[in-house]
Amino acid sequence: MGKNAISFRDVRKVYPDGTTAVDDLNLDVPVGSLTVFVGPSGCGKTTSLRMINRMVEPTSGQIQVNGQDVTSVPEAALRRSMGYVMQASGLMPHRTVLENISTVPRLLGESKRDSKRRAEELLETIGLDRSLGSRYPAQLSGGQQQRVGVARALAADPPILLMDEPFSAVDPVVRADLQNELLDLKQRLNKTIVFVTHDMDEAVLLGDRVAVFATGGRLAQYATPEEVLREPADQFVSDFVGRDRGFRALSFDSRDIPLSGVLTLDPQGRVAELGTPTMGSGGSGGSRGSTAAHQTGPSAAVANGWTLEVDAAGAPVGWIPPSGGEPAGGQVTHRVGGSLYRPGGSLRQALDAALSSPSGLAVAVDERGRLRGVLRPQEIMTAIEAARESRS
Ligand SMILES: Nc1ncnc2c1ncn2[C@@H]1O[C@H](COP(=O)(O)OP(=O)(O)OP(=O)(O)O)[C@@H](O)[C@H]1O
Repeated sequence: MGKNAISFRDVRKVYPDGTTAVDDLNLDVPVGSLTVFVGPSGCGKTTSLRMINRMVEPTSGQIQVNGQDVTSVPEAALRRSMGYVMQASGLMPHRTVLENISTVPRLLGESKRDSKRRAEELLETIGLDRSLGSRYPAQLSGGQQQRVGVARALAADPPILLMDEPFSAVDPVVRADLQNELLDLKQRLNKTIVFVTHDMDEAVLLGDRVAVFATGGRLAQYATPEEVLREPADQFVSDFVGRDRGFRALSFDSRDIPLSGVLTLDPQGRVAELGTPTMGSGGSGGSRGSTAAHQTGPSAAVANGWTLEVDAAGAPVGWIPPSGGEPAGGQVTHRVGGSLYRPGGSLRQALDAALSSPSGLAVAVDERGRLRGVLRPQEIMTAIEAARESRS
């Protein structure tokens, strides 16, 4: 990483009524990182975030963006270089989705046609169908509105994204989806992201680094999520992280665990091995194997003879138990339930998928629900152990 996108130098913010919102903040946000500001309500997270784009001015100290004092950059240029996403999506109710997304590019002089085309592309980038572009915000679900809020923030292609509790108003399932999407986006778009939340699990899942803010606007710890969990800097952090901080390690994301292959049976009755060993974040999860039956490579052995039936699109349908050495000899007896996971998701989701699966294997799918490979619970534990060792 090396360079810093954002630096706080001895920053204080005292509001006119005498409230000290931020107290002597020193912190560097590396270029391309996702840094999470986390802490209980009222400890200065939002104030700190808003000082970056000068929605709030510090009382003293300096904030630098790419090494430049933000007060020396014209406000309009500064804001243009940063997308801003807030808790309520903040969409304009009387403008369509496409118009909302195109607002900033239009203000910057982009033609109507170009900005519309880009807005449509952005809809896809954030996982929404283009057909939603002509709707009004009230015609979208809360989760969809938040996605549009993210698309709007990305519209001018800013190198920095500021996100203030963007997912806190949606239900937990949608929230998990949005979190996965953000991790994907981060990989693809290489932005510097500052993300505010009061949820430690969210901070652990998303953050490359986590800044834990304490009451009175004090920065209590700034470290990787692993370090914060393993060695809380003080009593405040320890209390905030909670007693069950061992379990919080399950909030780490699972994308680096290598997936294994598994025997599949497609609707034409062909048996293949899908998912040659591959890293969780890579491509399409391995090649679709040849159609030769009984192709039992070493990785297929992880399934202990269980075969996964898939539909024509490659989405898992159900498990067929082993039957006398004939991998695909049986019928689906266990339909694949809701407990699948996406490799960008948390270790908790992966572990849940494994423990709830009749074969004992977690089934990993891509964003379209197609099979990418499988994972054993032991591999999840090994990943947690490896993360611990590499950082101790
Ligand atoms: N405009 C304001 N005038 C006076 N005090 C303010 C103002 N905005 C925020 N504060 C106070 O400053 C402190 C920090 O507020 P801030 O919104 O930055 O905290 P936060 O950690 O983001 O909280 P939350 O999670 O509830 O959003 C709080 O005590 C708050 O009441």
